[in-house]
Amino acid sequence: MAHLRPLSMLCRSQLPRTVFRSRGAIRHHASIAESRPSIRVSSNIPRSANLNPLQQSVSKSLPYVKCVVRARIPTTAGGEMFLHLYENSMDKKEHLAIVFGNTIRSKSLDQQMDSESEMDRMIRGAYKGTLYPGRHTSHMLEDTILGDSLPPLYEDDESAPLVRIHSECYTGETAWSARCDCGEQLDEAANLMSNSEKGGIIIYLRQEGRGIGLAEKLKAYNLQDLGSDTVEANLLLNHPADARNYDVATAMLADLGQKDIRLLTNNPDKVRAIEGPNHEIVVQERVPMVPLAWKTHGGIKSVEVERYLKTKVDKMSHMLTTPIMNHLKL
Ligand SMILES: Nc1nc2c(ncn2[C@@H]2O[C@H](COP(=O)(O)OP(=O)(O)OP(=O)(O)O)[C@@H](O)[C@H]2O)c(=O)[nH]1
Repeated sequence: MAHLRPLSMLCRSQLPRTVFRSRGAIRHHASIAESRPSIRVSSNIPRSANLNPLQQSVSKSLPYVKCVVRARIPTTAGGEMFLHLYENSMDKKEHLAIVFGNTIRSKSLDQQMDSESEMDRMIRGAYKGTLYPGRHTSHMLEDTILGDSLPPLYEDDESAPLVRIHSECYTGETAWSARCDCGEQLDEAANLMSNSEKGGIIIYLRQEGRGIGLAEKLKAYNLQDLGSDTVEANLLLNHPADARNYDVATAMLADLGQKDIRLLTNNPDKVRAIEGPNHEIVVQERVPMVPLAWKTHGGIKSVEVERYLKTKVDKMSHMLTTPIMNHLKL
């Protein structure tokens, strides 16, 4: 099973920029970037009527979010990212922000807490620079000495950072499922952000099964094997086609100091919903996520994943086209 291990990510500084490996495929970063046109968007993208009714009725304000801990994670691909764990006022779930690059910081994490020691701050990740044995202060003075406060050098200062709003998928990310391309999308987002000078953010939402949970998603899989598509299966189980809500993600992005973003997605509902009730976030560009199997010899190939993608296009208005689909008898 070694070739199926999830998440292969690269660090821009430590690995060659042109070639990387992900879920069994060797790909060329430059050519992928070229074949991935960005699309200017506005909030006028039509809603597809798939979202949770709660999400459709636009909320008036964002939920409270707080980053409670942040830690550096060296990745199996040789790079590193900073994992931010959030609590929020909407649910009891531990939503995550996977941050690439060291210039993006959480406002709530950096806040000074009452009677907090410097050691407390470092333990919860509210430090700048790098932790090392014997370090005894978290604050800016030391970072200045270390050069951490120098402005970052960007290749393209105009562009907003890449952002992916990802919903949990145990089957696709951990259990090697070829019913969907969720794991591949997570890897792809991480690869692109690792190779971007500006870094990026994956907001990892604990909304398993488009918000219906793992147990219900597994029932939906059985209904799919009995002939339903992914939308019909949800409806037969008395769930909306998509039960997700993105308010927490919007609030997390705002906490991470973001306003203008480039969003990696094909989902029109996500583009509209992530902007928040008061346009807290502006999606400057939508960057398409084209399945690898449609572009290269790699990627996930199965009848199930093609059906899954076709249903997204046909019934959920996903902005994804391929000549392959027209020829599939699904
Ligand atoms: N209910 C249900 N959920 C599924 C199924 N297959 C995958 N999922 C869930 O769908 C979600 C994946 O959505 P995302 O990766 O955010 O993608 P998306 O909203 O479809 O759009 P993109 O941003 O374009 O990828 C995860 O929560 C998966 O667990 C399925 O057959 N039924």
